This record gives sequence, C-alpha cells and structure tokens, in this order.
Amino acid sequence: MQIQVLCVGRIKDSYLNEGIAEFAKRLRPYTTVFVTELAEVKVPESASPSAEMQVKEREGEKILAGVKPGFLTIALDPRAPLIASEEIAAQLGEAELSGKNICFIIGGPLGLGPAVLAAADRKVSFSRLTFTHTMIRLILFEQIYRGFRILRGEPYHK
Ligand SMILES: C[S@@+](CC[C@H](N)C(=O)[O-])C[C@H]1O[C@@H](n2cnc3c(N)ncnc32)[C@H](O)[C@@H]1O
Repeated sequence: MQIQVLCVGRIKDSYLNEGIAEFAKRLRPYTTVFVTELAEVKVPESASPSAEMQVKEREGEKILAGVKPGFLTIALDPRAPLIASEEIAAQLGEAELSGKNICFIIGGPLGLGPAVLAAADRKVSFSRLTFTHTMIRLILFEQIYRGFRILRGEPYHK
C-alpha cells in the first residue's frame, strides 16, 4: 500500500521536520509514505471572507489535481466526525486488504474549501482543537505509525 500526504504549505520549523522524518523512518517497514506539498496561496491578514473563500477554492483546485489517481481520499478537517487511533488502524487494514492506496489531505492556514470536502471519500477530525497546518502533519505521521503498530499487534499504543 502507498500513502500520500497531500498538504498545502511548506514546513520551515526544524523541530517539526525532524519529527516527521523520524516517523517517516519508523514507517518504512510498514508502508511507503510520500508527501506532496502544494504552494500556499498568499492571503493578507485583512482579507474579506469572500477573498478567503477564493483562496480556499484556488488551493482546492490544486489539491484535487494533486491526488494520485485511484487513491482513497481522507480529508482532515477539525469540524468532521472525530476518529480514534483504533479506527485509523482499521482503515489502514481495510485498505491493505482491498489493495487500495490512501491520500490524506491537509488544508492550508485557512482550511479546506467546500469542493475538496465534497470530493473526499472520508472526512475526519483528530480533535476538537484546531492545530496549525504544519503541526497536524507531524500528528498525522505519528497516527499512521500508531495505526500500523495497532494493526500488527505490536507494542506502542497504550
Ligand atoms: C489551521 S487549520 C485550518 C483552520 C480553519 N479555520 C478550518 O477550520 O479548517 C489547517 C488544516 O489543518 C488540519 N487540521 C487542523 N486541526 C485539525 C483537527 N483537529 N483535525 C483534523 N484536521 C485538522 C486541517 O486539514 C486544516 O485544514
């Protein structure tokens, strides 16, 4: 199985990049994970709601074009139904069994637009808290790793 992490924006903080690299290394025995990073559309602090929606729409077009063909899409959205780590494990197991690849989608600072949310096969929230678009990438990598450990019945998840 392959896992695509499709996200908007670059991560400049070394502490996040180091954490992501650590979990990417730990994931190597389980799966192939690759990141597709799309450029953020710049938006002024004082942008109107309609200008912000336009940014999300433009980013959304790039996101939808960036999904690898045939991949099951899971959009990360703070307003979506909450998902537990055990459910992530079950989702990974289901994809493995059915020979499917997964694309996790992370929005930019303004979040995901309606077109991406409508097109996604599944929408999940990791918490009622809103994380930065960069921090959630590290959390996602850790949760994918945790998911595989649960799936294989290996120690880690408590
Ligand atoms: C700063 S957040 C966007 C906040 C925006 N106000 C919204 O509600 O979508 C950037 C991205 O990080 C991801 N994200 C942040 N917190 C999340 C959470 N608790 N659960 C799932 N995804 C989250 C989502 O993909 C989101 O589009």
